[in-house]
Amino acid sequence: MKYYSLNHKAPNASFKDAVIKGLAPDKGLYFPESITPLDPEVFNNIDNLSYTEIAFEAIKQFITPEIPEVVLKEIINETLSFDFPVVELNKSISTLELFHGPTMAFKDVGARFMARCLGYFNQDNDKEVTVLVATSGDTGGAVANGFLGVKGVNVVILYPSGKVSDIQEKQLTTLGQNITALEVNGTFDDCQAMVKTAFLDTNLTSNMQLTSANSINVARWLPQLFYFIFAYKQLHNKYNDIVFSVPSGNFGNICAGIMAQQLGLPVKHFIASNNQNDVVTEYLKSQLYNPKPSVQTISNAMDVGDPSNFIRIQEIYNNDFETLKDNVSSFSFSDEATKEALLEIYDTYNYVADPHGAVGYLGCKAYLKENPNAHCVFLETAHPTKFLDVVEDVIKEKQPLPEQIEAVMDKEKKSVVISTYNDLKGYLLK
Ligand SMILES: Cc1ncc(COP(=O)(O)O)c(C=O)c1O
Ligand SMILES: N[C@@H](CCOP(=O)(O)O)C(=O)O
Repeated sequence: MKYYSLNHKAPNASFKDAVIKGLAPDKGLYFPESITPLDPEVFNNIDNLSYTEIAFEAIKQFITPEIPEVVLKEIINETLSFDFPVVELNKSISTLELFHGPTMAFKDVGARFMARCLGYFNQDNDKEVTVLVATSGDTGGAVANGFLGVKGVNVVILYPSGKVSDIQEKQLTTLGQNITALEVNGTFDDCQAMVKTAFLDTNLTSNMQLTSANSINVARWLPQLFYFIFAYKQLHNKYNDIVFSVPSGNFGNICAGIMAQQLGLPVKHFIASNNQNDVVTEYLKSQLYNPKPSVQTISNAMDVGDPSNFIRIQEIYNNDFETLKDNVSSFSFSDEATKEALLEIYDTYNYVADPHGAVGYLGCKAYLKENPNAHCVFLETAHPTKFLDVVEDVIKEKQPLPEQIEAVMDKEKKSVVISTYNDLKGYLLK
């Protein structure tokens, strides 16, 4: 499969080049040249397929032959070593739990998949690769965990100081070895802008091989399309008209869901559920796309003011506003409403959600008001104990800590504080 740059000013790239470069030389995101719908039998026969078989069928056109089928199957088997259960709250709303991986956030799948692809491409290469990642909370921990000890790969994580939860910070600052955390005096958008600038800085790129493990990298982004097919497998015998409410920040996850729909997955509609970082909600109302500085919220991993992947969604819909509006709705919710939703979910369904999932739940409720016959699945994108302060404060109940979280609680934070792009550059060239 070839990938083209969405800025259309760079040569097409192979999957390997797209993974190793991360971002195209013209600063555009890579996008697959074609998307071929799967054989309808994959969906008709889904009850008889395992998750790994589904994942292989869904992703192989984007990855093979550069990664041979047999290796791709191994990568998928190793990546998907945990569960993706759907929990039905009532006949209209379910949640898809994406937090059963090692760092208890949905990023684990993409990070583990990409680490293995890069490991495969790097096996005969003696040049080291530096993976740069900007995180608003969860990507950093998942990438740190997924890439820990991978030969020939150094990971540098940029995170906004004071704007991630305590547990998220532990997950991304305590592993050591080939992982370094840079604590940035700024917002997630500042971190993401520094990473993108680094890719264009020839002083850097002539000295080192840089790539990204954010969802701008196709190997991090594409495997996220599995989730939507896994949810369909669990619900299709019971419900028609399945819609997904995706708590959205950088819009990689919802965009992966839309890719699954392009592959033929019967999804009726997507809901981009936002906190107060509402660039896309506003765009769908006004057709004016106005990136703005991110604001800090209790669903911190979605505090993104200029979402990278929205351009991929526009590309899927041929940059046609009306088609986009027909397929995607977007709502934005305050922290107050999010807390009320956390409590409502707990009181009504005895289910403990996290603040991001609660935003997704609110998106379902808003959509169902106008579309009462749909079945809405909101994605539980992280485990509630990653946001212990908020969750315990709202539901007034102590939460037991899962072993993945216990394991990092007492570890010592190690980070390097930086403020400007030059600080980042200095660190990388050191
Ligand atoms: C817990 C959680 N929910 C939602 C999101 C938003 O996902 P995306 O950036 O793919 O829109 C993130 C971060 O990406 C996250 O960590
Ligand atoms: N919410 C993310 C922000 C980065 O998103 P990505 O999917 O592009 O890596 C985070 O938790 O870091």
